[in-house]
Amino acid sequence: MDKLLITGGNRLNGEITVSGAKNAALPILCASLLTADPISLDNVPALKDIGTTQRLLGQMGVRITQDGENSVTLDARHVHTLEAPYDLVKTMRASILVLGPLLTRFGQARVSLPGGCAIGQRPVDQHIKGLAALGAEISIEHGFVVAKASRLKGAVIRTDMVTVTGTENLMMAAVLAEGQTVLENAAREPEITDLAELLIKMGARIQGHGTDRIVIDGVEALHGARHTIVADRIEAGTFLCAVGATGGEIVLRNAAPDTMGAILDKLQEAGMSIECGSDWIRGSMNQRPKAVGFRTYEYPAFPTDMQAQVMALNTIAEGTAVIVENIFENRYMHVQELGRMGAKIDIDGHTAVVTGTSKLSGATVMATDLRASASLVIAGLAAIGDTTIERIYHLDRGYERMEHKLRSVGANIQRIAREQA
Ligand SMILES: CC(=O)N[C@H]1[C@@H](OP(=O)(O)OP(=O)(O)OC[C@H]2O[C@@H](n3ccc(=O)[nH]c3=O)[C@H](O)[C@@H]2O)O[C@H](CO)[C@@H](O)[C@@H]1O
Ligand SMILES: C=C(OP(=O)(O)O)C(=O)O
Repeated sequence: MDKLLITGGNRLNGEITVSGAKNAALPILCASLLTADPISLDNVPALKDIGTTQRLLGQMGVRITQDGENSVTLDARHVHTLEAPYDLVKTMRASILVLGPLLTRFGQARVSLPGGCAIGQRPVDQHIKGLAALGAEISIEHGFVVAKASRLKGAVIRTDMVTVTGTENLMMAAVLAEGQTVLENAAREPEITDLAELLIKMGARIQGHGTDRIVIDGVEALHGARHTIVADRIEAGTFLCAVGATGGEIVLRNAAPDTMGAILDKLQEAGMSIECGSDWIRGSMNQRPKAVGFRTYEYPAFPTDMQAQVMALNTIAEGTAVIVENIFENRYMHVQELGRMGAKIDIDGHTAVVTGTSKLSGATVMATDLRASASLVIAGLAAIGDTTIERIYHLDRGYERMEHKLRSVGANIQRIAREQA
């Protein structure tokens, strides 16, 4: 397994281009199943999860052409397999997103219950409840969600909690249903808006995306479209945390600062000076960070996917920060590893109390999930001495060439490939 070797202490200075958002690209790739016409996508991040999704779709019969490093065309004219097997689905939560499209276009689907980051139980009961409300016959059999329907019928669906992929799955199912579907208590994440924008280009009739009430009027068929994936707000936030921890100044290009309000507010509170244009962000840090507490909630509040990275920043801050993780019950796996580097963090249930220390010291640590890995990178960049991060395959699920991007702004970071490791 690859490792990352970081020698901490370098200030970061320079420019980084932000990639397309993983969490927008994954549902959008699955949306290609909704039409027999080609869907062309630009700004698709080169990530392990994207490769896994493409393999999954390819196995179903979707023809995929790589048009460039970050551009791809998907043609789902000849889909022959309406199943998502365990071996592909086990590593990736987002694979559940083939369920809605397969069911609504082909009338059946068999999808293994998904895996993904081990950050909590992550059931898919709301996806199932919503599809059942649209008229699907749906059951769990031998670890698979098995669904059948003739044509889905529009309904009012109110999910018990706000769910991102749940909203996406139901929105995709509803676009080809007969009549009107209203999704109440819908998630408002920018990645949902991006998916809705693609679906509208394909001929879907959707209103209210970006709010908690999405209204979808079903159509008979969708057609091809071209779409550019929105910038990854979590990747951008991660790089800003890195410069917050090391000091220096970076400019992020191809960013979407309008999707990052809560993240940028917190970093400013931590002492970072931030300037933004429509698609760029300049972040500079010339002081020790100040401790910043926060609570994770659904968008537009502070995202759970940035919790670990801002916690890493807090470990070297002046003062004490109280963090509350409200979305996932087991998303503090990085705490123990940060502790190996000298961080002082106490956990009580959903609450973490971080007491800043003036210096972390490099250590060998283990990445346990995607954003936990990112937090260890940030800590390693700020620490004294060498840090080795093991099991970075988690990082590769969600960050495109992270070590190259960080090296380009002055970080001392290198990948030790499996054969050398
Ligand atoms: C691929 C993708 O976009 N992943 C993101 C998505 O995950 P994901 O869509 O899996 O997260 P959800 O928004 O669905 O989960 C929110 C909460 O609802 C619970 N829940 C969800 C669905 C359900 O049927 N039943 C249920 O109980 C979950 O366990 C969790 O506690 O949103 C999360 C919350 O912003 C992010 O951390 C993930 O990066
Ligand atoms: C938790 C995440 O991903 P996933 O939902 O794909 O596991 C994430 O992107 O931080």
